[in-house]
Amino acid sequence: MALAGVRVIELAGLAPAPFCGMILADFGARVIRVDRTKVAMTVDTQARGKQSVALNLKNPKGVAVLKRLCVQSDVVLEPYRKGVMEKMGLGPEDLLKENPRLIYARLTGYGQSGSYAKGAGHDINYLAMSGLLSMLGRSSEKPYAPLNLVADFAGGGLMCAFGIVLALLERSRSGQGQIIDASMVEGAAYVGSFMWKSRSLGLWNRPRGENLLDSGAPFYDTYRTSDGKYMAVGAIEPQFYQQLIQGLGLYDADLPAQMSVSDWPELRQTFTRVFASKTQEQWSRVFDGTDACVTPVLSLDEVLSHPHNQARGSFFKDSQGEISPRPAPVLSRSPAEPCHSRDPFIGEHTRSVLKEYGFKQAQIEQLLSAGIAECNEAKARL
Ligand SMILES: C[C@H](CCC[C@@H](C)[C@H]1CC[C@H]2[C@@H]3[C@H](O)C[C@@H]4C[C@H](O)CC[C@]4(C)[C@H]3C[C@H](O)[C@]12C)C(=O)SCCNC(=O)CCNC(=O)[C@H](O)C(C)(C)COP(=O)(O)OP(=O)(O)OC[C@H]1O[C@@H](n2cnc3c(N)ncnc32)[C@H](O)[C@@H]1OP(=O)(O)O
Repeated sequence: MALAGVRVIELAGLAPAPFCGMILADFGARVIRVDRTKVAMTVDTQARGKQSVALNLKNPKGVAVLKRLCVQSDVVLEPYRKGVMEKMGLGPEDLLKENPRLIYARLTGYGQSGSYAKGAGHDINYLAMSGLLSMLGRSSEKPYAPLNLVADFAGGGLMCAFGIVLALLERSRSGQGQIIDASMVEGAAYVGSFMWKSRSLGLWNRPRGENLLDSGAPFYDTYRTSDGKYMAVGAIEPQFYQQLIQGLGLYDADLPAQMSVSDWPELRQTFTRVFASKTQEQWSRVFDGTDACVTPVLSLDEVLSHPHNQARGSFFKDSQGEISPRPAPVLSRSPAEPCHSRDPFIGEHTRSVLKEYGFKQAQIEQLLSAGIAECNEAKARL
């Protein structure tokens, strides 16, 4: 796999850093997540392919252990508020001094500088600060965050993984590590570059929810079918729009022009009425194989069995029967091979990892009996 041989220490976080670590693990990196001790259950649902070491970082000896892990690794990924790592003596200066090849990834909401740097926040706040949230939502409604996808995952976890891969690539030439300041505000904004750079086309001149791609246009929206499901319509170009009209059994001559914005409400009403006359499956049969750009809106459970997804193996079931998306993109020679077994228990690999990183058996037992480290191998065997 592409990242085989890369060792990553991921400090346990909420959602974006775990996703970043999972991407790296899916593509072959060895990812060791450092968890807290005395925690019954992990909230990391993005732990595929990772190992877990439990350390008490409130104890200087726990910090020393972590330092030793970082110094012998390629990447450290930290999801804390600005200053937390420095307070523990694990800031980039300390770690890079001992391991100049280390890539030190800091995944935060607001970045390492600026007046918000130390503030708490979540996806919705970062999205708001990126400018993008102001554009999301239906006409005459308040801004609406699309789950926590944009800042946490696209602008956060994914962008940070991209930064790590870039830094690894650069290190292969320079031999040097570096610090990655991954701000979710900036990552989200960067993902949304199109919104800024397409303003010159007049794409966003109208209020929120009344433009071509923000559910303003009737040919770029979702429609309810007679069985309570939905179809997604993205028939922008005239030649594709014609196929939409044809599939719906409508006639161009009876309809207003596609780009007549003032007629969009009327056109939407017509589409709404027609889509409500058949089931999702019936509409899929009408539009499959055409260029009308009409697809069923599938649920998370339905994606696995859709023939197209099935043919590509786009989703898979792990050993627990849980459905997940296959890692993307697909590399022809060294594709990702996602781990199919269950996620690690907290501290499941403490002993084995510490041993591998050069700790003597007696040292490990001491750390465990003092509660500085915690091992849950037994739980894993049950
Ligand atoms: C919208 C998303 C988040 C969605 C996540 C949800 C899925 C989950 C969020 C809450 C969960 C629920 C909750 O936990 C309650 C239940 C728990 C139960 O077990 C399960 C069910 C729950 C209902 C549970 C269910 C779900 O899991 C949840 C609903 C996001 O937007 S995520 C993005 C958040 N932002 C960032 O990541 C940006 C960077 N980080 C930060 O800004 C801050 O870390 C943050 C997130 C604001 C948190 O601030 P906080 O004050 O809590 O921490 P920090 O200042 O960063 O400091 C960390 C301190 O922890 C110490 N520490 C770290 N590791 C260890 C260790 N191994 N041992 C000891 N101590 C450790 C560290 O030293 C710091 O200590 P100090 O504060 O003393 O310096």
